[in-house]
Formats: sequence, C-alpha cells, structure tokens
Amino acid sequence: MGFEETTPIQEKTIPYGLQGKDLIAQAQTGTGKTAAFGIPIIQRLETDASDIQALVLTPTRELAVQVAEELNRIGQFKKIRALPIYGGQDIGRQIKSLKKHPNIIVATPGRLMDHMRRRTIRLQSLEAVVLDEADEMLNMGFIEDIENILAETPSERQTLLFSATMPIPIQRLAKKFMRDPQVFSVKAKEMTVPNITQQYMEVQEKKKFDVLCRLFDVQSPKSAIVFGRTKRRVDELGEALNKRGYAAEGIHGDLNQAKRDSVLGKFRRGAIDFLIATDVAARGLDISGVTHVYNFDIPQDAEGYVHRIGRTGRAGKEGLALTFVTPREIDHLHTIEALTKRKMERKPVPSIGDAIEGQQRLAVDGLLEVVQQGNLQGFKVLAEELLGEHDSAILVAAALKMLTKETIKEDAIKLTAEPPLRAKKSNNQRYSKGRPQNKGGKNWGKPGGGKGKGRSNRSSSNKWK
Ligand SMILES: Nc1ncnc2c1ncn2[C@@H]1O[C@H](COP(=O)(O)OP(=O)(O)OP(=O)(O)O)[C@@H](O)[C@H]1O
Ligand SMILES: [Mg+2]
Repeated sequence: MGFEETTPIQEKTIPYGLQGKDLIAQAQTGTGKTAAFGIPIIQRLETDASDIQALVLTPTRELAVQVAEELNRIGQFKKIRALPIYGGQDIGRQIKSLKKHPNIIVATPGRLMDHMRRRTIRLQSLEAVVLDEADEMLNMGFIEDIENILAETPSERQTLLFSATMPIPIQRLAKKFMRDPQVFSVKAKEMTVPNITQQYMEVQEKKKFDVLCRLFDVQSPKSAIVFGRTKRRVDELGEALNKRGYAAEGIHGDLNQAKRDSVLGKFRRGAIDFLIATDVAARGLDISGVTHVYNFDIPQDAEGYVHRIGRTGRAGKEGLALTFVTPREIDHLHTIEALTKRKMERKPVPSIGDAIEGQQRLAVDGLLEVVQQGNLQGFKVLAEELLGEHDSAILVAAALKMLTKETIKEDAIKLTAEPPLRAKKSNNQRYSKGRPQNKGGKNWGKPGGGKGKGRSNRSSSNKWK
C-alpha cells in the first residue's frame, strides 16, 4: 500500500489490537485509524472460517464502502474479504454476496439489523467489533441500535472504538460494554492536525454566496468541500454555483443511493471540483487531494467542526479550512475554539477587485504553463504575423483577457436564509478531564515535517512526525 512507517496511533494501538484487547482510540483526522484497527484484526482472522469473524460499524453508507475497500486492500494477500452492507443498496444482491462467506462485514446499523432479523447475517462467531466514528455511533441517534447489535454478539468479543473526537461522557458510556479497555486519547490542544490552516470570516447571511464565489476566484481551490447546514441549503447552493459556472454537485441524505454514489465518484475522480455537502460527508471520508474545506454554515458543535475540516490535510498533506460566521454566531465560533483549544485566524472578506485579480492571476498561470509545455511551432508563424501589425503588450493583454473568466455578476442569486446558530453553554469538561495517554511521539503534531507537496507524500520518510 506504499506505507513506509506506522502513524503514531497505529504504533500505539496495533500491539494491543493484536493481543485481542479492547481499545478506545482517539487520534486526529486523516492519521490512519482505519489501518490501526484493520491490520491487527486481519492479522488475527482465520482465512478459511465460514462465519463472519469481524464487524465494523460506520455511521454512513459511503464510509462503509470506503472502509471495506481499505480492509480488502490490507487483507488481499491473506485472502481476507470484507463486504460493505448498507441501506439503499439492493438487499437481494447483498444476500447473494453474503453467501460467499465474507470474513468481515462493514455495515451501517439499520441495514445490518435488517439482515439480522432476516437471519441472513449471524453474529454468533464474531471475534471483534469495531465502532468507527465511535462517538457518533454512541450518540443518541444510534445508541439503541448499537446496543441491540452488540447483544447478539459473543460477550468475549474484542471491542474497538475509534474516532477523532471522543468526549469523556461517551467514553464512560462505552466502557459499559467493553472489557477493561485501554484508552488512547489526544490532548484537547491536539484535536486538529497542525497541517490544516484554520481561518474564519465574518459574513452576513445574505452575503455568504457572493463571498464564497469571490473566494473560489481568489483561492482557485483544486478540490474543495463546502459544508452547508441543511439539505435545502446544499441543493440551493449547488444549483447556484452551477449557474455561476462552477463544477459543483451536492450530496445529502435525501438523494437516492445511486445519485450519492455518482456524485461522490465524480468528486473522487476530479470530474467536479466542488462537493457541496451536509454533515453526511463530514466523517471519515478519505478523498485524496481535497485542498480546501469551506464551512458555508458554521457547524453545530466542536466535534462537527473537527470532522468537517478533517476532510482536508490528510496523511500529512496541507489543507485550508475556512469557516463563515454571521455576526450573531461569533460566540458560537468561540465555543468551538475553546473546545479544540485552537484559534482560527480572522480573515477579511475579499473584494470584487481581489476576485478579478485572482482570476487574472489564474489566466497568467495558464498562459505560462502552455509556454512551458512548448510545442507551439504551429502557432509561431501566426504570432509573428500578428506582432508585425500590433504592439506585443497589447497582444498578450488581449490573450489574457480572453483567458480570464468573466467577472461575476453579483446579483440574481438568492438562497433561503438559515437562522443563526446559538452558542451552547461551553462545556470544557468534555475533553479536559481524565489523563490523556499521549506519551511519546512528541514530534507528531508539530509543523515542519510533512511539508512535501504533491503526490509523492507517501514516500517522504518523516511525514508522520
Ligand atoms: N502508515 C501510513 N502511511 C501512509 N499513509 C497511511 C498510513 N496509514 C494510513 N494511511 C493513509 O492515510 C489516509 C487516511 O487514513 P484514514 O482514512 O484511516 O484516517 P482516519 O484516521 O480514519 O481519519 P478520520 O478521522 O477522518 O476518519 C488514507 O488514505 C490511508 O490509506
Ligand atoms: Mg476514519
């Protein structure tokens, strides 16, 4: 897989995982938690057992697919097979695949329980259960389902909990169905990785859309995720961006699965530059090359913030996260900062002039790239002819004008306003109590390493430090 060394969380947890011990592991987004549970589980499994031996639960369908793919990559030479089981997919097809005896099931709770009721999945031989995004899975929405599922599994199973956020009350709750778990958690100060630049911008609700477009023009992100609060917001925003000529598509829970798959597929392939999403895409998704995350609407809480911005800056790469905050939401922003113990840098709203300048810069870059590629022989005669009749600076200026995206007309588009989010009472106890076991690996988290840009990141030897 091109991995050259373990990440800190892998180094800490794999030995315990191999011993079959229970674990609660909190480590920053994009630091390889999937392999941290996947490697020891796969190492311990028997290849020729016909029962399901391990179960991974995830909060979303897309994450189930992604985790199953990663487990299949890890287990390929041992011939371990992981099967994703999730809602929105044809159940008959799933039953067929289940008959081929996968070793590991990666499931969303609802569809799994459906199979349990039909007796098409039995969990009586399970060796290990993983809750990926454990705090989310143990949140109100899922807890009952999780309890029902765990009740059907052997009590001597290994239970592994992983997430980038693990509030103390959730850890306490989790211990009830674990056996003397080893806890690895990061200090609140290190909840986000340092390679994500965190900024915010104070913007009035009705100005957000124009400011977003200007930002796109100034920053020209290669690949960005824009998070909105509601499904309506995502729909409207996607449509509005298309009208302005940006390659964007939306993803949220009301779209059918085929649509969700196709949108995410296009984004992964780079066929669209902007993914507009609700929090359905906030957790776990590992899409290489996401350079920017924009919080068009401020997230509900600090956990949501950590996961959303964690879609960029993964595996040691750099990323930029920018959060819009309306004047009435400033307090809410400060409660998020208080929990992550990290300040976001305040940025001024870019002007139309900045946007135009950004577009012109982009045109210049484009022109210079073509110059560098060379192979212009076919145009040279024409060029010389033109230069005989016109001033050279005028000619280049005209070419640049043609290459520059037309200045946006900031009118016409109106999104339905979202009411401001109110700051909840700050709850600093959520992370600061208890003793974080984060000894060793002291360099991890400090900027300096992992600066290598571009594709070859996986082979730069100190990227995890
Ligand atoms: N030891 C390693 N060396 C290099 N790359 C790695 C290593 N382990 C994992 N990766 C890669 O790092 C990326 C992020 O991993 P992963 O998705 O498991 O992160 P995560 O910690 O689960 O993040 P999140 O909290 O967002 O779910 C993946 O592309 C994965 O293949
Ligand atoms: Mg993950």
